[in-house]
Amino acid sequence: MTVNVTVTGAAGQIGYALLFRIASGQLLGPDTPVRLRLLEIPAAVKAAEGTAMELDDSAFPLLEGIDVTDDAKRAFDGTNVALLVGARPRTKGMERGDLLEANGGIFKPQGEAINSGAASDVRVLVVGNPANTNALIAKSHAPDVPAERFTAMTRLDHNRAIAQLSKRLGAAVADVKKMTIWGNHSATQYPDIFHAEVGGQNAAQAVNDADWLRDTFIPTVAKRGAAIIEARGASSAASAASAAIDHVHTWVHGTPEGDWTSMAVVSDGSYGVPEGLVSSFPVVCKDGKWEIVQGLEINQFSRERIDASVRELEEERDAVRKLGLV
Ligand SMILES: NC(=O)c1ccc[n+]([C@@H]2O[C@H](COP(=O)([O-])OP(=O)(O)OC[C@H]3O[C@@H](n4cnc5c(N)ncnc54)[C@H](O)[C@@H]3O)[C@@H](O)[C@H]2O)c1
Ligand SMILES: O=C(O)C[C@H](O)C(=O)O
Repeated sequence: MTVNVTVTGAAGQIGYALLFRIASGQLLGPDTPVRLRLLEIPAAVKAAEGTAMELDDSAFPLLEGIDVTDDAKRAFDGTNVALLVGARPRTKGMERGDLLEANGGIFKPQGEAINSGAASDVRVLVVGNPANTNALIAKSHAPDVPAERFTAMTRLDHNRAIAQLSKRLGAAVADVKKMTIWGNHSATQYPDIFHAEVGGQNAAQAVNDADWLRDTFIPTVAKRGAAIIEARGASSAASAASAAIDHVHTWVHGTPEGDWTSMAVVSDGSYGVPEGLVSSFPVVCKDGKWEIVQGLEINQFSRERIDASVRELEEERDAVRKLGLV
């Protein structure tokens, strides 16, 4: 059956890297036809139409149709997979509160449109920053959609952590399993290698270097977004699109046996993360559903870092609460 996939911010740089991969079947698999709904602000609709022309020109066998619109209701009507990429970037002089308010103006109506029109099996991935709190806002305005359908992206951080660890150990990325990103998709995130495995060996033991872990690995992963902006003059786009593909593909098709992934999901209170916050956890996916991996032992080093990132999420939640957005 054809799956309706909505992409917001479709004319942006992530959109440009993402849409062709969705249309080629990499999001949902080689047997699933897709219909794309591209949502943009009025000023960028023409550019999105240009991308739609290019999608046509690619003659993707799985692509059954493309709609371009600036109307959220139309974009989310009957949608099965909603990729919320478009967001208001922080501009000069903007405080964190201003940023949260501006994004509330985007994610509140989009949550409402998902609530009223999306398909009953809708799955939502928020990529647009601040991703966790934008997901919280959208979820808060979709009371009829099960909360577990709202997720935010930390898969890029997860992939970055795997890449850094594999380089350090001279191992193949495919040999790194059970990486975890905890908390917020921000510089406070905590990439945790204490449960990770490399070629079957515990990763923290294989590294055996507390200084590298604390002073190099964690800051490199957590500040990678800023390093990409510094190097490229623009934020990560192709790697972010790739991670979005990975996130949804894993959610729908499952995590491989003996591995897990990282997703920011609505907390059920696991690991002391307050219920209702959208925070990153180790999760396994099976039969189209995710579940937080339970029973991991959290050492003091990890506990402090998880708590710091969760505190930031609480502050963001309190700020959007004050604005009446959740
Ligand atoms: N979670 C992550 O790991 C991660 C990684 C990289 C980037 N990001 C974030 O993803 C977002 C998009 O990045 P980008 O590089 O594609 O930005 P971009 O500026 O190139 O594109 C964003 C697009 O969103 C559109 N847009 C703005 N408001 C909209 C609305 N209300 N409805 C629909 N479209 C709207 C804009 O017109 C623009 O075309 C940013 O917030 C960025 O910070 C997140
Ligand atoms: O857009 C950004 O600020 C950075 C982005 O979230 C990233 O992690 O690359």
